[in-house]
Amino acid sequence: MHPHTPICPQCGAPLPRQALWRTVTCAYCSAEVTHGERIVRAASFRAAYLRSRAIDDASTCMVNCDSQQYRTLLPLGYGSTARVVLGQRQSALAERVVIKLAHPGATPDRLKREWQVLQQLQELAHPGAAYFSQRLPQPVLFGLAKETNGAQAEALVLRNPAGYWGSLADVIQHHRHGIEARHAIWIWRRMLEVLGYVHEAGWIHGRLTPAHLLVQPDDHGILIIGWADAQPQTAHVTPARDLMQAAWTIRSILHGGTDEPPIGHGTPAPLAAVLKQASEDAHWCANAGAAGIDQAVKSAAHAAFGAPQFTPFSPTT
Ligand SMILES: Nc1ncnc2c1ncn2[C@@H]1O[C@H](COP(=O)(O)OP(=O)(O)OP(=O)(O)O)[C@@H](O)[C@H]1O
Repeated sequence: MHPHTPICPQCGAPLPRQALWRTVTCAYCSAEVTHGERIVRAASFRAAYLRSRAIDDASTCMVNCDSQQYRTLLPLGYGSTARVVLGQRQSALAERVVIKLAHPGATPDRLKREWQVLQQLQELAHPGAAYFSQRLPQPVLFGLAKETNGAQAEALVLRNPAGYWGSLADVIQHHRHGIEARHAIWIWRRMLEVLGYVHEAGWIHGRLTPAHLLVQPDDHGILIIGWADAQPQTAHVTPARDLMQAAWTIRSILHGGTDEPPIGHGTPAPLAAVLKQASEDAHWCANAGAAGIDQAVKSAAHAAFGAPQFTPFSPTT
């Protein structure tokens, strides 16, 4: 520690300790002393804070949830339970969030259930928790939202995952003839990585579809969303279900949609073999688990494309 006594630059008298962080008046020569060159006066700080809290435009859509106020910025998507929007917390520390607003008539408490599942997933203390908690949706709050137009809806507020473009269902809309097989490999492996962790902790997602997988094109990331139907593992609810759904999702993005997409001739043979087994053989999936399938995909990718290399992915072209 370096002892430091602030002194008045005009008369050399000692100043109170507060001179280190705010403007003080010297008791001897009455000089107004400021330590730094940049100061923020309390009155202007307060005025800026009040401005940041104010609803500056009556037509702006505001969501008031659990005493927090959010301004809605952009629509992000539409699901069977909720409309999803990008929002910003109205406060001095503005935070971008994703807000799910239940449709009128949606099954009550469905968003609450999703909030509870996500909280439990975030609280897991399994090996890898610090890494995987960042790769699962992060809940902020659940509550009743009041919009400025008077409408009320259940709302689930989530952290905004940076860099995510949209879902794989949106990717399919732009790639009507399917995406390149080398991209299907990283998408599949990212899903398997998270599924391995979630299954190890005893949870099953239960509804892996292209609409429940968000893509981060720049870093080749995948975020699994839509956790309202997730359940603890039982004799009937097993990891094999998620693993087969993951494989069907890959078939879907390789083919460009449809309900039971075939494996096209354009898919390299080693990858096509793993894909067929993972999507049609529940017993094999149960034995291999996420880690075993990941290993098989890795070997198939090596056989088809050689050593891994980063290929930029465009979700739209
Ligand atoms: N963070 C996000 N960034 C971009 N788009 C998103 C985000 N979250 C959701 N979406 C979009 O909104 C759509 C609906 O989201 P979600 O599946 O969570 O809603 P839902 O009503 O709960 O659906 P369901 O009831 O079928 O699970 C997604 O398919 C996706 O297109």
